[in-house]
Amino acid sequence: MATLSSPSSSISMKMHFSSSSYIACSSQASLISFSKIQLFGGSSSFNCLKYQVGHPQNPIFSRIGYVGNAFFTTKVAANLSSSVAVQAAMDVPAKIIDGKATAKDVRDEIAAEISRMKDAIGIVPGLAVILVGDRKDSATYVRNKKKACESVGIDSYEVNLPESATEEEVLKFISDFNDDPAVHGILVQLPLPCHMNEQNILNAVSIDKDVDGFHPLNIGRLAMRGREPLFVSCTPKGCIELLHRYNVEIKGKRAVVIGRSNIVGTPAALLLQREDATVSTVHSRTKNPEEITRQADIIIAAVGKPNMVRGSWIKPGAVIIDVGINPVEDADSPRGYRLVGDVCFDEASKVASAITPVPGGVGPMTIAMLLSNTLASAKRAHNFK
Ligand SMILES: Nc1nc2c(c(=O)[nH]1)N[C@@H](CN(C=O)c1ccc(C(=O)N[C@@H](CCC(=O)O)C(=O)O)cc1)CN2
Repeated sequence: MATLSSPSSSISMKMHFSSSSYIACSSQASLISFSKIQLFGGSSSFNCLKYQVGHPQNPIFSRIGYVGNAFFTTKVAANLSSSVAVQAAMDVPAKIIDGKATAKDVRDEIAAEISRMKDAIGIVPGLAVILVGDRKDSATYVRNKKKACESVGIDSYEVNLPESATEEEVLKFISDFNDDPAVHGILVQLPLPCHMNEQNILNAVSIDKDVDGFHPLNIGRLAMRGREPLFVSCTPKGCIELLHRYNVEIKGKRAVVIGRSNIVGTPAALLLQREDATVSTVHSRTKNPEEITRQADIIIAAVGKPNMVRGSWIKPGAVIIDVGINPVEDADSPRGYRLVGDVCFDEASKVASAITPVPGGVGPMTIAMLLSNTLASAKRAHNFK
């Protein structure tokens, strides 16, 4: 048993720790870093208590408990006496936010809705996909999108153009799909070859069929209060969908988005803001990215740098959505590489309360959201509720 008292409030918790292993916090104690502890106090049980004790000469503000929904904050290092013993043996690993399973649930729901629409009005949603060049990864994503369409009952139309194709050729296909009533969604797989102007091409997609949500009008509306985009880009939408489906409260929380790309970082920050989070964006010119990230209750990492976000960047109990899908060499893997996220999973999962894995996190949700946008587009086009 130990008693911890907060100097800034009348909070005092009697703690019975759930294991027998103790770490003594003497005045010499340097650090108990981000330990997650299960504990029971009085008649209540506490999901977890996680905290960090700095050196007494350099006290650190730390979270001293996750008690129900409340956080109790105190200057732990300055107030723990040498007699306080803390048990930190029972680490609770972060909950895995399973994007693969969630994407399957979403696909099942979409399939049911498509079948309802087909039965009612005889309309099947259609998605056109344009792939230019011969990047292997892009070809795989397009193949997976086609398969996903088949699995839910969306008709897909594919155009494959060689690397040497001209911008005009791509624009002509877009224009034809814009005019085709069987096509409710159009996407141009990115990245495009360097000789093409991505902006010109994305601007040419009709805003009503912009299921990727990359058209500047859709992004502009997303940024405006009181305006609604017709579509939200799939990866950021998938991130928010995961938070919703795992009952992560967003309203009033501090969120940090790492990365500011047009496709993920910027729309993710705008979406979080629309959900009433207080949002900061960390980017390549940010001073002290660790410090800013450490304040976040929710982190969305979308920088494309393997394992950039370390355990020490994360506030205990934070929820992490890792968008990065980075190949790193791995001689033991049949492909010669394996995929890792932007967040160092091993470290982060010891600190966070929930985290998406890579692979199997946000990636599958990107395609599920594309299907969802295509269905929404077809429903809107045919005024089907
Ligand atoms: N027009 C678009 N281009 C691109 C987009 C996009 O949303 N629209 N996003 C990415 C690529 N992408 C979809 O196009 C995509 C990337 C990754 C995954 C995915 O499921 N990844 C798996 C791992 C796959 C593997 O093993 O290789 C995972 O994370 O579990 C889906 C879609 C850029 N271009």
